[in-house]
Amino acid sequence: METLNLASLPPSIIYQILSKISHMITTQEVSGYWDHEKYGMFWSLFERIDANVSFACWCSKIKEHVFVVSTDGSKTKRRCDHCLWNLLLNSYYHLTIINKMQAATSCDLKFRSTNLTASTARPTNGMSKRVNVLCGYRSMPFSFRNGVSVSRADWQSSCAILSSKVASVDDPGGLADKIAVVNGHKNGSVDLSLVPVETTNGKLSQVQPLTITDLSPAPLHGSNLRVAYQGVPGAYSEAAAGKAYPNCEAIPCDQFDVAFQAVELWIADRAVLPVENSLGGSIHRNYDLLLRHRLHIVGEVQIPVHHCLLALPGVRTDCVSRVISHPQALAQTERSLDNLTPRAAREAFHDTAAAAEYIAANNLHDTAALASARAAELYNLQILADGIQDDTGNVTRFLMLAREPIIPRTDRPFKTSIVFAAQEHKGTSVLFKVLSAFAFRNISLTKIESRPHHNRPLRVVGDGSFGTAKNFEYMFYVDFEASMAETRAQNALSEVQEYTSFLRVLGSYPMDMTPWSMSPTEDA
Ligand SMILES: O=C(O)C(=O)C[C@]1(C(=O)O)C=C[C@@H](O)C=C1
Repeated sequence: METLNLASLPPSIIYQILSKISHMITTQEVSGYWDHEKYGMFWSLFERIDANVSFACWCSKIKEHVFVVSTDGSKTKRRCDHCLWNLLLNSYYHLTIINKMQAATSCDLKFRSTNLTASTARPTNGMSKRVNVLCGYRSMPFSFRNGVSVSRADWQSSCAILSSKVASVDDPGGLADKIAVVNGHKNGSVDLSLVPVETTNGKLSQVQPLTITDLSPAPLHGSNLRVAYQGVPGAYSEAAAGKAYPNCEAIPCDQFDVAFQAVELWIADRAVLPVENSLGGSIHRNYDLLLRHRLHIVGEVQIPVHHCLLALPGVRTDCVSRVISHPQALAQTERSLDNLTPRAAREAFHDTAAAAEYIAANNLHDTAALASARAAELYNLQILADGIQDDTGNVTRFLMLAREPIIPRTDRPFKTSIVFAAQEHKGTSVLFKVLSAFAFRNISLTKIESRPHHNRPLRVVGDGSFGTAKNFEYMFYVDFEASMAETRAQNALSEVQEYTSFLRVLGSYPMDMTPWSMSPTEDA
């Protein structure tokens, strides 16, 4: 059997090999071990194999589980995506064993329907062609104990052997010729025809190999995406969902954590949730929920927020004795309200648009709501005052959340969000050290937030001679301007890990680079 040096192949060919295997695995036609949820995970392999992408596995530096993986139908948490190498190889191993047995068992039937060999070599005797995947033959199943035992080299050689087998079946000229073509770039794309071969009306039909676009885990447009947001139609969050995923189906949720759950339970594909406002500050609830849930940050959007004071038609501003709205909106219009409705009580509501809806539904003539112009339109209210945020540049930043992370890139500005807890007894110097890990690498921080450490809110200090004192313990949330695909970011995080008892990467995602405009947009 000839083998091929994968390193000599251009990335496009390696992509093709992987895309074929991806098809095998993710369609369940072959193994049934993987479901389409694992698609994003598989995608990360592409990055590993591309020589231009750093191979250092940042997940291995994270103490929290990053992926939930299934190989045999069960779902198991893994420490890091190094496990992917194991899992993929393990799936491959299963396939090989099944194939080797060549028995017409039910599982084998599935396997044979996507014949691993080339299309021209379809078996005629009801038996699969034998595929010798050398590194896949093991007498014992692979050990997953710490998820790092199978190296990139192992994986590459399994790809190599697979492709060499196909090439030698497919091409009577032998593998060497094929490689010469590939390396000489005589043909930009070589179809290695690994899988699958399917029959349509008795004819063989070659399913198109997946392209990189097919494999992109985060569509750039939002059509057909169901996007959960907190609030009712007319809320700023709905506008943010529309900006993040144009043409999406926005799904209203009455609480922030309902939006998280909607994504986790597959009711929605994404969630778009506010985390900070330029006037009102952080939306703490969502910071806490980010930690409690397992979603990944896949993007951010910032929208200008233009508040209006809304009331039933005919109501005058001086008749308003109560202003209701989301606490953030009340905070963002504090000074304007002092002028406009100085004697009116201010009451918190779930969201701005819900406050407008409430006034309309209950025919309240003494109450006004702070909400968007779109809410006025939707709930037939009049605008008493427009643009009453205390600063014209009032902007809210929203995070886009998904079940799967996106693969960090370096071809555009990225931000990364992390959360960590300091190692016990290390005190505040930890924060200094963590920040310097970024500063020394010229990585700018865009946000720091601290929240109470819920499992360990207090730390007793002192030796008892003067009694005891209690210090508060915090979770620190940091956003920095770098992609996890950059070595400097990976190095910064490995350093950070030395000082922390807990570290999780919440996401590495493209920065919102929308040109700055303070004028009202359709969004808000
Ligand atoms: O109430 C809304 O309309 C929301 O979308 C929520 C929210 C927030 O939570 O900050 C969003 C943007 C504005 O900052 C005000 C309120």
